[in-house]
Amino acid sequence: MTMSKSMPVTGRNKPVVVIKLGGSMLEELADSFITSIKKLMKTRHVIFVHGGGPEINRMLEKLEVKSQFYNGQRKTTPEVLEVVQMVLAGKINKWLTARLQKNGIEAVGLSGCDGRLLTSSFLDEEHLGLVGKVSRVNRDFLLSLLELTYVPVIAPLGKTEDGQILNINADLCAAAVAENMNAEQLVFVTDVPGILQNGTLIEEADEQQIQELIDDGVIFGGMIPKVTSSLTVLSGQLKEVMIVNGKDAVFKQGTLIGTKIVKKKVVM
Ligand SMILES: Nc1ncnc2c1ncn2[C@@H]1O[C@H](COP(=O)(O)OP(=O)(O)O)[C@@H](O)[C@H]1O
Ligand SMILES: CC(=O)N[C@@H](CCC(=O)OP(=O)(O)O)C(=O)O
Repeated sequence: MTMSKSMPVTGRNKPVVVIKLGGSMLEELADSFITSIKKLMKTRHVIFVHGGGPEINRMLEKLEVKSQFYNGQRKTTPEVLEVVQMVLAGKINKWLTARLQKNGIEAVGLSGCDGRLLTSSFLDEEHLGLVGKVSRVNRDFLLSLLELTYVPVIAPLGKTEDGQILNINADLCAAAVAENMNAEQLVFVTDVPGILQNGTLIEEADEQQIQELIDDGVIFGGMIPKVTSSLTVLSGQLKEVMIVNGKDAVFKQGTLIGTKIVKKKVVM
């Protein structure tokens, strides 16, 4: 069968874009942003991964469960994991799915535990407890959903081969999904317009520049897992990582506005 020009691109043919929605901006997620994504979905398959750090903090506080961070990741005891699961896979995943559906996106909320979506292993059990890293993504499961024109919305939880549920940093989770799905693009949506230096947006940054910005303390905290995981996945198939602000429409004439991360800048 030959494809007519007017035929929509469907099934496995469309390139995949992974969009990570940070917990920092979920409450302020703009309708204009969702509209931009809907436009993108005409030519791309979109997979969402979401965070929820601030909401987990609020719930832990409410329930008077203490938690600490080690190297930017939450030390996860069995008691903390219960709250993480409740907030990520329960509250936020369902809220986001409903919000996307309200805007006409056929979202399907999942956690990495469902359908063996994200098989994981312990990241650093000694220091972090029940925290994981993604070792395998169930590609066929995601591709089947995409083929049926559903939009996966993934909460960053994984499961070990022997069934232990693990908490996964959402940035690292999104990067792993992008890498394993051979995504064309990974987009981190957060509460700032991109990487800022003295209040000015850096439009493009490469590995060397990013290392300098980390060493100088310009890039710190929650921006670190975004840039480091970007550089890891950019070594593979993925061509482009963007960091953008979700409080507004992020496309201008079809191009994303924010910081573009590249492995190495092309010198003209
Ligand atoms: N150079 C930088 N430019 C912009 N933001 C930065 C920079 N370095 C650190 N940050 C911090 O990173 C935060 C975004 O990361 P994080 O709070 O983890 O958000 P998210 O929940 O979206 O992942 C920003 O709000 C800002 O405080
Ligand atoms: C291991 C680890 O740190 N997991 C994170 C998962 C949520 C997350 O990463 O949310 P943001 O994207 O909003 O930061 C946590 O427990 O907070």
